[in-house]
Amino acid sequence: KEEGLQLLDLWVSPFAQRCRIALAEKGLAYEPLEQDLSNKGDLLLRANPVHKKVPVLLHGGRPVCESLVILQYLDEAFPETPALLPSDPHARAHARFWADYADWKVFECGTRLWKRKAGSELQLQARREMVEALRILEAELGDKPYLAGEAFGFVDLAIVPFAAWFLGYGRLGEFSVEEVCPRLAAWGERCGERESVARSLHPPEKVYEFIGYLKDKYGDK
Ligand SMILES: N[C@@H](CCC(=O)N[C@@H](CSO)C(=O)NCC(=O)O)C(=O)O
Repeated sequence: KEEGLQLLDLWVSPFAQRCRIALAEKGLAYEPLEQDLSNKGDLLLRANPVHKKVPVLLHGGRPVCESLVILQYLDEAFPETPALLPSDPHARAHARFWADYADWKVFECGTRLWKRKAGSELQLQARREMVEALRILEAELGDKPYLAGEAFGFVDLAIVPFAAWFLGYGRLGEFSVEEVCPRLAAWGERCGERESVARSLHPPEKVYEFIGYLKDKYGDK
């Protein structure tokens, strides 16, 4: 039963977008509660006192924190809905590995890419790491239509929110996404045709504008 599902949300957060895509894939109704991260409200601070980050899922008022934990919780709490994780243990391990990879190698590196001073050694290092990370994802995708294989799966859902950041990463890193990871770029478009993804993500130019805002506000001077 979907007693009170609420998502503490931020429109541009790739982590919150994972949850929106998952809730849409499962046909679960929920109340999105957009948060102001520059002035965090009591609801967020009480729901996620350890990290004070979005997303947080509230299910009957009980908080679930960390986007990948939320995805797996949704599979377990709503077994009657389409599963996100595959059933085979090895396929599950593969999905969890690559979702974790995206967090630690794509998003973390992407943060340094905009935060470090353009042209500084730290930023040049972030550029190199980003190209390498995208090359590794490109190789992992190979000639499969989806990272999960023949059909869209957990690992596609977990990583596709970052595809909206590739344009910005390419501009900040002065590399061409089309050259570094053409198949991954095509994969992002392919996933973006899915209703659950299309309604959860925002255009890359809008994300790039937001990156500019982050850089102005939090970037090294
Ligand atoms: N590992 C977590 C990351 C969430 C996160 O970074 N959320 C950001 C917004 S998106 O970049 C956030 O809430 N930042 C607020 C802050 O750091 O103060 C997850 O997967 O849910």
